[in-house]
Amino acid sequence: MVTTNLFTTTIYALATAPGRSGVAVVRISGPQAGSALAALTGRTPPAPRRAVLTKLRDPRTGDALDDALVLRFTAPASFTGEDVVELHLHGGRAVVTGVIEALAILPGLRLAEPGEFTRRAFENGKLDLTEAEAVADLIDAETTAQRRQALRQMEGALGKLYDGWRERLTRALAHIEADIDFAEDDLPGGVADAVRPVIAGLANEIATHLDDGGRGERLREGLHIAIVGAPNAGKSSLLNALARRDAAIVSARAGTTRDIIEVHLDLGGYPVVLADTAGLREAAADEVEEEGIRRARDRAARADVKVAVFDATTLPDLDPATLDLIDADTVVVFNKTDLATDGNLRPGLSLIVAPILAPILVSAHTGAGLKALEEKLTVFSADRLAIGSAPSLTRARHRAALMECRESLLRALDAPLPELAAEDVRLASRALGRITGRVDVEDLLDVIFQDFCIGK
Ligand SMILES: Nc1nc2c(ncn2[C@@H]2O[C@H](COP(=O)(O)OP(=O)(O)OP(=O)(O)O)[C@@H](O)[C@H]2O)c(=O)[nH]1
Ligand SMILES: [K+]
Ligand SMILES: [Mg+2]
Repeated sequence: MVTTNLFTTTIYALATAPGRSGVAVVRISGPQAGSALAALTGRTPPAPRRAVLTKLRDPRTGDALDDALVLRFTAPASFTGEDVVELHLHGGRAVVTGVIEALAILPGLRLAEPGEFTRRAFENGKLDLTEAEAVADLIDAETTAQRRQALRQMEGALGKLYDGWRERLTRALAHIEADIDFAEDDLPGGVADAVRPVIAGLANEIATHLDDGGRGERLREGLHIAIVGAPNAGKSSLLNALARRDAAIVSARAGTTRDIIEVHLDLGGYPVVLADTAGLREAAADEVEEEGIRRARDRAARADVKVAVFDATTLPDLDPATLDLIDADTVVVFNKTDLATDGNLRPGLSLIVAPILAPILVSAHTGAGLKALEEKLTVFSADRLAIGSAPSLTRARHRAALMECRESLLRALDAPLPELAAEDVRLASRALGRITGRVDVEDLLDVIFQDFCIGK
């Protein structure tokens, strides 16, 4: 790990979203940050960590660019661990372009690559990899629950957990190695009794951590909910009503929807990807609808939660293809209650069906029952996404490393010789170290930081 300035280049980028805005922040990081600021202001840089209002000028022409609030941080006390300057500009396009162009001609400065500020923070030991990943998650967070998870990880909860496990393995390894060094001719077979519970205990803890139903990962991606049902049950109407916009085409013709239409919703703080699908029926009108139905079934099979929609006017008949898909992860909806008569609803509901299916009665047209449906879906989401007090696993990358770690630990327990056990514990420790970025991650960094956008 690098602890001092390894980078000779100084990078700069717009750190706020492009386009017109009240304030736009340009961030500069690297050894030339201070002199770049001096070149734009024509004076010595202000004291660190003190915001100063100052005129910025194009160093070539002396043209005024902006009256800006500038802020300077000196290495290592900055986000990247390098000298950093922040220019808080008026967020007009011409102002930002003028400043970026002025920086571009200064020697030793270049535009930052995506994620490069955060990558430098990692390389300079300001963040471990899980914290760097959490910076990206926090920037992408769209709901309260996502924000909470990202903040907790950014504050180091996950990194501390993994580093703590790694420390335990380091101590266990020292123990095994001491046994190897000091044993007389007769080595006891395998891992000594004193170390065995440590390794077995950690393998168990990792198993519990892995066995979380993928909540942390799903919370990052959003819970997948698929709306399924017979043609014309009102699936697209329901999607539009829940999304509060006309995302999907609605028509009286059966077989309108073919492609899957997705909308992103925030249900009580939980992120949800709600998908509208083609109506299920045997006799598709053409091969396009047939493909649509295939996709609908596929999506239903992969969804975390299904909303099964029935047309209440056809009750007590329930579409068998939709009934087939109902399981414990399904919310049942009887739609078009505005059209349904008592004659439809009463026999339909009093059939054994009602207590089992516990249908929610709605009308996509009048909005009746939609609140109850949203509440039910929120409960389903909370049940599948809520995170407990322990930090949760958030990425497939972490999951793969933890599985590898656990396998190595189990092998160590079965190893016939202490030397072999030691090697397995070493492998387990290295797998943990890769998660936080303590060991061999060079090849991983490009992949991880390319998810960031420029200026982050
Ligand atoms: N009165 C009434 N009509 C509805 C309601 N929901 C949907 N409709 C009508 O039912 C017809 C079908 O609605 P869609 O939303 O296209 O149904 P769908 O299930 O998406 O149909 P496909 O995509 O063809 O499978 C349209 O004419 C809608 O206006 C409702 O709650 N009340
Ligand atoms: K339709
Ligand atoms: Mg539709």
